[in-house]
Amino acid sequence: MSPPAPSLHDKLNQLRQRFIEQLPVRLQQITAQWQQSRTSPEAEARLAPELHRFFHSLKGTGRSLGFERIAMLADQGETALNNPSVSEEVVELIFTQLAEEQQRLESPPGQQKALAALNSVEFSPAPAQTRSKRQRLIYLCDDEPDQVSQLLHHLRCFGHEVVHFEDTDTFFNAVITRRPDAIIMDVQFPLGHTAGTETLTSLNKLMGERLPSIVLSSHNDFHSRLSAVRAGCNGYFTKPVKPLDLMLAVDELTTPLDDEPLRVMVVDDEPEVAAYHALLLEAAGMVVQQVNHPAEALNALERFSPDLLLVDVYMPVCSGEELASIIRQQPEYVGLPIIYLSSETDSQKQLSAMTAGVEAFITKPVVPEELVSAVKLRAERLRLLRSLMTRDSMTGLYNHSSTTDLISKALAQGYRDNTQHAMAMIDIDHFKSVNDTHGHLAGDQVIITLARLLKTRLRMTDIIGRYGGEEFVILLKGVSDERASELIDTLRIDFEQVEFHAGGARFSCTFSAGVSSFPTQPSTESLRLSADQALYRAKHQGRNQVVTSKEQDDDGFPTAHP
Ligand SMILES: Nc1nc2c(ncn2[C@@H]2O[C@H](COP(=O)(O)OP(=O)(O)OP(=O)(O)O)[C@@H](O)[C@H]2O)c(=O)[nH]1
Repeated sequence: MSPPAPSLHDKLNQLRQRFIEQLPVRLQQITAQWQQSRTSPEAEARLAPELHRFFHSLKGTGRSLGFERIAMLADQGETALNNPSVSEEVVELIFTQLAEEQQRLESPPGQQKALAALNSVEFSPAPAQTRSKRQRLIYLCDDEPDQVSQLLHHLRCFGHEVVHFEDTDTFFNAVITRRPDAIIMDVQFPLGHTAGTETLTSLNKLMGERLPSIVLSSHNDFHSRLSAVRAGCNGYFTKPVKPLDLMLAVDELTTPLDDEPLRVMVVDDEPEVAAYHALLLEAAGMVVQQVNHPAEALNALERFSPDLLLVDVYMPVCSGEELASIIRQQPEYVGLPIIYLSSETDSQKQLSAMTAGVEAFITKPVVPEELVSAVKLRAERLRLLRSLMTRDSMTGLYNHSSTTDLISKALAQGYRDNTQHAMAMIDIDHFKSVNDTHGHLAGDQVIITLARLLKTRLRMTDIIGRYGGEEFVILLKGVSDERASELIDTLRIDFEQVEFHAGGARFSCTFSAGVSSFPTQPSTESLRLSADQALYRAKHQGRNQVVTSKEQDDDGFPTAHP
């Protein structure tokens, strides 16, 4: 069995121990430089910046890692160097005191004390990520068989794992054993006419949280709705329920804003401080890249593509303000949120630093929860803005231009990794007549439903875009065109079984698809053309089918699947 992963507490402790272990060498080096700086006015001028930097960074690291006495002595050292009237003996005394403190920290009681101080920065672990995939675990508790089979069919068609319960007791035990992503609950059972909502109320109390739930009820009156709200329900449907509407509501309830963890780049010339801040952010579920030399920041930005930059203000090669200005000069990073980290408490200086277009200023030593929430708030805002620019507002899929960009990038990567990909172009059949017969709103519902079906059933890594009105483009990564064709065909079969409602009418829709393959088709444009030709063939052959571009028949037309 593999050993348990180290906790935040353990990691921080390792960081602090490394700092204490490295301190004697650092003190030795700086004491030698100090003595050298005493030999002549030239040596003093040459070594002054180095000495300043030592005390400044020792102060910052000491504070961040909770070594208060080290930080205080370093602060005194910095002040002494800035004041010519302070005697050499004072600075030498500070070096001695620093060495004594280092020895004390290395002793067992000192280490124990340091460990105890660490408890103050431990915070509750991030909730376990239960929704790494788009497919959800849904519990449906309903004892009316004719309702249930339709609902089960639609929910499963969208790739969800659905477990059905006929009575509230079995359901109750199942929730405690395995927590679902969403609950669909009938209100009335033989046990009582509000047994469903009562069960939800008890479960929420027991679990200490509101489980995402939707209630199905035969009553549409105010009091029934009020009791559902009081039971903590997120949705309320009156019977008979339209399965598709319920499915969309479940999807809404269980879809997080963004599945990807936030990405943060930390630029700090002090490796221990960068590592400390990285640990705090990683413990909150973010992905962090550390950069210790400002000169490397631009390359790292391009490679890592962060949602936010956390920059130390005082760095030897260039200041945080200078680095922010360099970054802001590049159009692609104009909107990138930057947060300064510094031990500067003077609000006037903070304000002037903010003029470089920086989002916020956090004072070191940071309060862990404050750092995490400041980063989260700003990074999520950028994500939202980015998504408004790259996503289609109706379906949430990538829009035309970002689909093309993402596919081109994936193909470039495909060349480097020598991997194959497949492209599918999907077009809803006779869509004009759906609009003409059932109205534009019903048409929109069909588009949204197909988008949801693609999102829940395909992998997170696949690129899914709405290319035009009722046309979708997908890049299925790392699969052959045969495999892609099989996959799209299962979606086709499920999609034609979805029942739509408009006014009093019920109807269903189909789609046709064309599939092409990379690297047989080497570019985004040739892939698209080839998939488009296959799609044309699918339409020509009678629609509601998937055609690959690989095999050409005698007319030069691609062959239909299967
Ligand atoms: N409701 C709705 N309709 C749209 C949207 N975008 C495009 N359309 C309609 O989609 C229809 C597309 O029709 P056509 O391209 O003629 O093709 P079709 O009727 O789907 O027929 P085939 O593709 O040949 O099976 C047009 O009537 C467009 O107005 C949209 O966002 N919502």
